[in-house]
Amino acid sequence: MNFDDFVLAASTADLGEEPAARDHADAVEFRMDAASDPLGALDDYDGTLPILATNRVEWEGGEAPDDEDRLVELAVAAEHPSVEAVDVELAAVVGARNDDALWAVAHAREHGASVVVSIHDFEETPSRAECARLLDQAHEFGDVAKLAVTAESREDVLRLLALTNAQTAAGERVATMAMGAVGRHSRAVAPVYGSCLGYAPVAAERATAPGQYDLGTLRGLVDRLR
Ligand SMILES: O=C1C[C@@](O)(C(=O)O)C[C@@H](O)[C@@H]1O
Repeated sequence: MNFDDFVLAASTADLGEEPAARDHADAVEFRMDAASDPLGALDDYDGTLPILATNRVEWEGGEAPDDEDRLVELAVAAEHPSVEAVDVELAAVVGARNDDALWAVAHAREHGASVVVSIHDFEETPSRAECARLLDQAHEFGDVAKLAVTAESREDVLRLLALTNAQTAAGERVATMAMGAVGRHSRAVAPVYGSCLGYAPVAAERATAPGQYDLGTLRGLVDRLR
């Protein structure tokens, strides 16, 4: 997946939504953790959009139990020709039981997939130094370091945008967004400062994170601002 330009991913647990996403999205984020037969769905996939596969673990806002199977599933997904990127949590690749996560990352790369290493904070926006530390750590393992925080104030959003700008200027590929109502506009504005990846559901009622715009809306906003 080419992250040199901004990638807007239609986030869904149902690959059957791909035709509806095609007009506005650059990719599909397949939320395997919320799908009933994710590997079967991938086998049946005949869409044109490339897939970013995510099998989000429970402790990071997803539905997948924290077992070896979820990382094996993610690695197997990367074997599919349409899967051009996978997402794995930073906490999984640096955690105490990180062997499976590191293996999944290596396996995905062997099959030509890019790796997004992600961090989510559903409580707050950490200090700039802490956000920078997390992104730097994620860069050690991923092609893209992704940080989704929760903004409680506009100052939180400004801090995130400034860091996004600085990391991009330093040649790092970052994806950033502030979840929730206060930070919602960051989803449209962060790409102006270099964030290379954004997420939106095809329909607002199927949001995969707090504060997401629907796909058509985010595409319109991003294209007008950039
Ligand atoms: O990690 C992310 C980012 C996200 O949480 C968001 O805030 O848009 C949406 C998730 O589907 C995706 O896996």
